[in-house]
Amino acid sequence: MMAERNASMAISARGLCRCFGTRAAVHDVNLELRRGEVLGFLGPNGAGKTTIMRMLTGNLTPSSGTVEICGIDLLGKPREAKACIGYLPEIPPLYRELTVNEYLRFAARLHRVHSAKIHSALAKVTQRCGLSSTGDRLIGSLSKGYQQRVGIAQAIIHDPEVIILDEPTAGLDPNQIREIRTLIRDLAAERSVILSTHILSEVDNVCDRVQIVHEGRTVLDEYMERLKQKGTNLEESFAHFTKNHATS
Ligand SMILES: Nc1ncnc2c1ncn2[C@@H]1O[C@H](COP(=O)(O)OP(=O)(O)OP(=O)(O)O)[C@@H](O)[C@H]1O
Repeated sequence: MMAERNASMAISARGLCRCFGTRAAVHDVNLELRRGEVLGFLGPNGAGKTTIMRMLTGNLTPSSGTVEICGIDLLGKPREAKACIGYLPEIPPLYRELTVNEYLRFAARLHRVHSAKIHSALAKVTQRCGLSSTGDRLIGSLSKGYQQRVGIAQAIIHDPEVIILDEPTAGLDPNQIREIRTLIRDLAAERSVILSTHILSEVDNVCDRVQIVHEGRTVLDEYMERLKQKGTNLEESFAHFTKNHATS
């Protein structure tokens, strides 16, 4: 019964803790992402969002706690679990001296896309991310908005069911933000998404549910619909739940 319930979850993380030295950066966090859902993941700087996302994507081992991706135990079967997840870190892992296509072919191999399928995977993501005419450009010569598209393309090249985007619109101009937001909304139509952002209107526009962390703990986990029904303003909730903000 339990396994069945978890398989219906894109992500199910329980009791996540992470210490750095003697300091607990993340303390007993639960996170559930239902299939098809878009979760806005918020918190002040230093709250622990990136640390949690790194644990959810298998890039950082939890001090304790469990993570299941589409019902697969991430620590027990990392290869299978990671095949279901795509991750855009806060600083996209781009190689500026490669062309877009070279880099995405490399990313496909890292994600263990079968060599016979790399060509079609590349065609699909470049089309999806609006990169069809920039395949031969050096990544270093692209605008920040286009570099972010490449970052998103590498996160979905293996066609994962779940994607985690860490501040995908940070540092972009308003037009680029709109374009990336449209892309995220398109992706969200067919995948489960965690979107970390400091832009609250982005959460209002794109997300089904919001989870706020503060000082390594969850302080709010609620459906956007419920917040709207209650007439709750997200900005005020954020301020209320993250009072006494004092992190390094
Ligand atoms: N590798 C590390 N070694 C020591 N401390 C760390 C390490 N990584 C993160 N921390 C600490 O853990 C806490 C949480 O950091 P984290 O980067 O997860 O926060 P965040 O919510 O993602 O912040 P931001 O919004 O600024 O990205 C911070 O106090 C940070 O200094």
